[in-house]
Amino acid sequence: MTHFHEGFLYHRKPALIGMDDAQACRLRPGARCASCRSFAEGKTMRLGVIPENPLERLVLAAGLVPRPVAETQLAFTFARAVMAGVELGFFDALKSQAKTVEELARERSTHPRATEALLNCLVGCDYLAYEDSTRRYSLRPVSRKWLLRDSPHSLANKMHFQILEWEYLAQLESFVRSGKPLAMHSSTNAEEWHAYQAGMADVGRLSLDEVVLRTPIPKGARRMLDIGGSGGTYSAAFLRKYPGLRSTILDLEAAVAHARPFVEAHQLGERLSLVAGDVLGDDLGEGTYDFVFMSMVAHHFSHEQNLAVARKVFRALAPGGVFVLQDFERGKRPSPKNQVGALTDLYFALTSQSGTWSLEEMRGWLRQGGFSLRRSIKLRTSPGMVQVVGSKA
Ligand SMILES: C[S@@+](CC[C@H](N)C(=O)[O-])C[C@H]1O[C@@H](n2cnc3c(N)ncnc32)[C@H](O)[C@@H]1O
Repeated sequence: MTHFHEGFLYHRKPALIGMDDAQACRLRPGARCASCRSFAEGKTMRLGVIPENPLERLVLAAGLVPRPVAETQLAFTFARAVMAGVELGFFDALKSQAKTVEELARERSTHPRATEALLNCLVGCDYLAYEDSTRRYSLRPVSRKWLLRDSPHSLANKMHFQILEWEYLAQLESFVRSGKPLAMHSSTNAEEWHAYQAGMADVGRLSLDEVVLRTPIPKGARRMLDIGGSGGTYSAAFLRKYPGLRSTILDLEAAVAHARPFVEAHQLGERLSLVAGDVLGDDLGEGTYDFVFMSMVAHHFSHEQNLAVARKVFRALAPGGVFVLQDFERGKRPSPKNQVGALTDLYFALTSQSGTWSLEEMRGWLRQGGFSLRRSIKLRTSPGMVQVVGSKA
């Protein structure tokens, strides 16, 4: 069984990394699942080999499960098989009807035997189903919901971006030896920028409903600044909820050309604009905005840069204005309780010279920037993600 904590418990067989929407059930931490009688524990999501019954618990506790093989070889093959299924178009090819290996290989111009191995792996991982009598493969709910290009929940662009992220991770040992990160924002080419911005549009949708519901936009706010807002997934959702609001997305010049089609697709006209700039170097003005949002950007900046941004944002806000800084939270100290924070910290250290920050560090920037701190918000639909909120008195 694989647990996703902070209110989530997902069931799955075999006991390896993964999840299945059809079988997912939501539990508060500490609550007991009616079907498997296990407790949801802890505060954050964990991935890994997790026992499903007392015997498995015993075997695992006795150290008899070769966890490093399951959590590396099997896990990375699983991951890459799902990405390949998207990249090669197999999931989309199965959208309307079940198909045989021969039909899929012909349609996607792939090698039949190799295609069969991939499809069978996806059946084993519960992303496809197989019907023996017809020899046909079909979609499981997890693939239909998340991997079809035209699904409203599609992560297909993110899967494509992950092919690049896979290459980034291949540099991990060299990064740890030298301490030299990849600095993706300055070394990325046009094709990579496109994949990055498209991937971000997918990721932004993941917790969108909760973010829109819980983000404390001040009453009557009219002018919003979305720092590093990319294709404007969040801005557009806020604008739909608050008809009097307009938003300016500020993003790097290299990103803007690739983000623009996503911004235009929101069809919000002049209410949603996209400007090229660098929050680290640009002047954000004084008293110009009622609400400033910065999601998933702080992990690209150093402590000093984030503090400078908080000061700039404070100046740019009108009295009563609110700044919401949203990002993954790193635990105060290394702990298995904060696996997501630790994994994302390492990933961003490798790719972007920085990493994730603790809640105290993020709150510290806002406090030092002049803000009155409000209660931070831990997102339930995106474990490990937090909103730090400050208002300008
Ligand atoms: C991880 S993405 C987050 C996108 C979006 N805010 C979200 O939460 O889904 C980070 C974004 O910040 C932008 N960015 C990075 N450094 C920046 C800077 N110095 N000034 C403005 N934007 C920046 C990147 O181009 C990218 O679009």
